[in-house]
Amino acid sequence: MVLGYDPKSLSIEFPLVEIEKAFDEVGECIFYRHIVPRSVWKFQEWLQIGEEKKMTKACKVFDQFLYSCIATKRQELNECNKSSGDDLLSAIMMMGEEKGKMVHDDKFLRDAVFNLFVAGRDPITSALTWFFWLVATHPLVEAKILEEIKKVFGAIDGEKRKILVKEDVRKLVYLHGAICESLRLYPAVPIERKQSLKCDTLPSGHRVNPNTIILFFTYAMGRFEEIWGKDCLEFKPERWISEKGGTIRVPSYKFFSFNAGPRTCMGKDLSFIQMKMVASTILRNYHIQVVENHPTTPAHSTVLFMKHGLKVMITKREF
Ligand code: HEM
Repeated sequence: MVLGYDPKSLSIEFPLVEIEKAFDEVGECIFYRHIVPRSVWKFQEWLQIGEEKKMTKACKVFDQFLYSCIATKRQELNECNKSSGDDLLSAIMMMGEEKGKMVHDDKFLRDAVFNLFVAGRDPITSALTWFFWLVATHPLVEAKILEEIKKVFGAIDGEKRKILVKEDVRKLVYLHGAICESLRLYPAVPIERKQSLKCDTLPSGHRVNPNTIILFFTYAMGRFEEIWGKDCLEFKPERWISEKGGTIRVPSYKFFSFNAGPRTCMGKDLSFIQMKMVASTILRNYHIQVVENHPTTPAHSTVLFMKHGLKVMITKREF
């Protein structure tokens, strides 16, 4: 989606993809920087030891990969009369085009693509993992999702469409509720960090000094009884559905999983479309059963991964 490049990481042999590994290592190092004093990681960075050595190496691998993708894409776009690809890199390159010339330099494109990679890859992975786990462990929810999917797929006149498209998934109100509910309990970004540039007063009345780091816990906010009611710990997609059967719009300062205000996630709508397409296609075709006694604890990370992944058995469903 970002680069128009498939690393084949989902091949049946689950190959170790070097750039995926490098990207994971960058994530680990960023988390490390949040838990040790700044002076410690800065010193390690200077000496090039420990996590910081890993960070430098991983960034190099990742940069080499990104620059080679940019070069290939540039060539493709020049050769194909500027109409190649519906990926985000092509879109950014074309946006920066003036009088037939691409104006964005490689460094700009590298930064833009890196940003989209950081923002877009892991949150979707995390969100879908917790979602499938919750659905697999709540058979009533699974049954309701299937009923809805059946209705929507059934309505596609005689067409044997295998994957629901953007317009179809908008009709999946219950699935939308289940995904919101899953993101409320397991927000992909469990901790948010902000830092004040100058003296300020928060809406709560607290004064903050310049350079104060403020951390807030979306994971906890999604589970506050004062905000979500007595059943705050239950997985209830119905919470998001109005009496008339439509989606209840919840203010983003309450449902904080995509951040709120000027720095709201730019991929929010895209994420819902993507997650609903993936979820409806998989659930329509397969029944998912979590492997017995498989531990499902969150990992210590900037993104809420499952520490041991999610081990499941899948069986083909006859629809
Ligand atoms: C379930 C999926 C996703 C979740 C839960 C999510 C959540 C978030 C959150 C919480 C932030 C704010 C981070 C911060 O300021 O500390 C954010 C920012 C952002 N997200 Fe997402 N995200 C998701 C998917 C995506 C996707 C697929 C894209 C694009 C391909 C994307 C693009 C962005 C961008 C560009 C920002 C930075 C916005 C800014 O700072 O102005 N996100 N996201």
